[in-house]
Amino acid sequence: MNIAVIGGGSWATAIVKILTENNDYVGWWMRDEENVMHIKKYHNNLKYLSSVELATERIDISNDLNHIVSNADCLIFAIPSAFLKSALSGLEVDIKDKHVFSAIKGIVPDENLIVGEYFNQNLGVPLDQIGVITGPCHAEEVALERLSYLTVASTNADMAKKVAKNLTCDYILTKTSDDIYGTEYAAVLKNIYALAAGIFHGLGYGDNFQAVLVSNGIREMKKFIKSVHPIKRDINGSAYLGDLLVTAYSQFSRNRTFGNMIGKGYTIRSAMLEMNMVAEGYYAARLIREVRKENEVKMPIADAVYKILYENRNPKKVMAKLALKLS
Ligand SMILES: NC(=O)C1=CN([C@@H]2O[C@H](COP(=O)(O)OP(=O)(O)OC[C@H]3O[C@@H](n4cnc5c(N)ncnc54)[C@H](O)[C@@H]3O)[C@@H](O)[C@H]2O)C=CC1
Ligand SMILES: O=C(CO)COP(=O)(O)O
Repeated sequence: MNIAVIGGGSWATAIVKILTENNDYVGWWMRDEENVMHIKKYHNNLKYLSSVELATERIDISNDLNHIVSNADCLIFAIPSAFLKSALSGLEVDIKDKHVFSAIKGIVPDENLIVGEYFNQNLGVPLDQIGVITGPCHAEEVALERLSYLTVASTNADMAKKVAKNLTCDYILTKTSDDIYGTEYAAVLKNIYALAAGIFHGLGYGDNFQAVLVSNGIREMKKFIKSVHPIKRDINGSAYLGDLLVTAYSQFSRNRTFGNMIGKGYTIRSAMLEMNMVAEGYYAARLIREVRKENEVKMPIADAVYKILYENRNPKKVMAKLALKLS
């Protein structure tokens, strides 16, 4: 099975590193031609995880999407959700017979679909060829080869096992799941809650309160996921609670960092400029409201984050009000 990774950021770079531990061929698409040349020459991604020495003799790297997609049986998408559609606009190859795994933790703008649904409904990829790669795992820790777990979800158990096997190495252990909706929504929501954790931290709230926030966050997540896809799942599993915990607490979290800046008084624009990376929770806070219109679930934490980011409301006042509602 030829696997290709689509995206040029930190997570794509980390996944390529992992895949080269097991595979003699890894396809890799990124849009920036200059960076492609740099990686071929210097064996590292200048802009993201530049300390990682990439086994370029095993990587077919190109900014020609159709070339990379044509040569692959299985595609792993690791582009921020906001740029997925623009990246796919150059795609001429039919992908209906490919396996498509999303490592993206966001909702596709304008469509209000999670990534798997988008590939299924808009690109005709059958549901049993769709999968999710998720779990508590920061690219920066992959770069350091610190032990991490990934969950590979697909309704096709054989395919989940195959992809999981390809991702397993000395520093990556894997689990499989059939919960393609629940794992994707959990990955979207935990970014919003981590952003809330960052805002509270920036406002000066301490660890005692953060624990209450995270405890409320997992319950809010559970209610929402149950409303959109009510199957039996253990919300305390590492793809759900585990990912919320690492994103809310880790020094590497983009969402927590972004929220922290907002709590400290940065404008949204200046917080974005300060980061060379994307905080998916910013987009998710808006898009989850659209998805939610059909589901009447109460989500006070997500609502508070939305008010701060999109209604220009005062973070101190909004979060003080939210803090009194938690239990
Ligand atoms: N970084 C991590 O540790 C993890 C990230 N993810 C997810 O992976 C996805 C990708 O995130 P990262 O790799 O962290 O992103 P990143 O923030 O490291 O990189 C940003 C990427 O977006 C591209 N980009 C920036 N502006 C663009 C534009 N206007 N048009 C098209 N592309 C543009 C950049 O070239 C770069 O490839 C996200 O959904 C994220 O939630 C999931 C697990 C871990
Ligand atoms: O999903 C992640 C870790 O599992 C990455 O979270 P951040 O985007 O907040 O860094």
